[in-house]
Amino acid sequence: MKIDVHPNTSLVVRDLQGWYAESKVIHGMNFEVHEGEILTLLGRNGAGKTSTLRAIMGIMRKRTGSINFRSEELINKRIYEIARKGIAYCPEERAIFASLDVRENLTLPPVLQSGGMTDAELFQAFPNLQRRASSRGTRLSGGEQQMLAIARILRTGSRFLLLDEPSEGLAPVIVKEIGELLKKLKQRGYTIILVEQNWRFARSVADRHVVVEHGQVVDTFTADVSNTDVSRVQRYLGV
Ligand SMILES: Nc1ncnc2c1ncn2[C@@H]1O[C@H](COP(=O)(O)OP(=O)(O)OP(=O)(O)O)[C@@H](O)[C@H]1O
Repeated sequence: MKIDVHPNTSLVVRDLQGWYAESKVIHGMNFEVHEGEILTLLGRNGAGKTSTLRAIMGIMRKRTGSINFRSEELINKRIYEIARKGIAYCPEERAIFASLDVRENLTLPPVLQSGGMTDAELFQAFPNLQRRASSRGTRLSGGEQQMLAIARILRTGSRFLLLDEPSEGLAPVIVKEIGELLKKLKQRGYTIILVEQNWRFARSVADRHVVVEHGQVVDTFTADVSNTDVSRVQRYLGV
């Protein structure tokens, strides 16, 4: 099959199928991500958005099809090999270690590529984290935990980020801050796949949106969605 892609394409997903044990949850996903863009995967609960990120990262082991990243096939690669290619995953549950402090949480993952942000740069970008550097994970607010989870992957040098619902459960003012952060990362050349159910937030940051239903892509929108398209998106999301 000839794959016709945008010249600036970073990641191409073709006919991706994925399983948890015997249960198939990804049923032939097709989409691509361009270098330097923010792409959202939108969809209702259980649509298969998180599973798609987990399949790209190699956390979901049983998967078939093609995940081509900068001309390299990842479908048979293991999680540590995929991480070394420069892809990082920030899970919905944030995975902050409760008994470690902010600095320890930040420095736990290894630096995998050159060009990652230094501790000083990170503390400058996230002043809250600097103020709370010695606080344990359990003492952080939801917003601080989310910032820490993102800061932690920026330190590794990865420049292709998979972010699972960073806005979830956070106050609007913090969601706005996260939106500003994502825009800054985009300006610095990062490429981001964002899983979201918060359409307002997704719309404020992303270049394109892919709608997922039953483990498949059912529609795609660009950032300049028309009013008709907005009502279509809202129908998909049931809002
Ligand atoms: N660890 C797992 N084992 C078995 N089935 C799972 C597992 N995680 C998710 N699923 C199932 O896979 C399907 C897709 O779930 P997924 O979490 O990818 O959806 P989602 O679109 O990210 O929704 P949500 O926002 O609710 O997480 C659902 O039917 C879900 O029940």
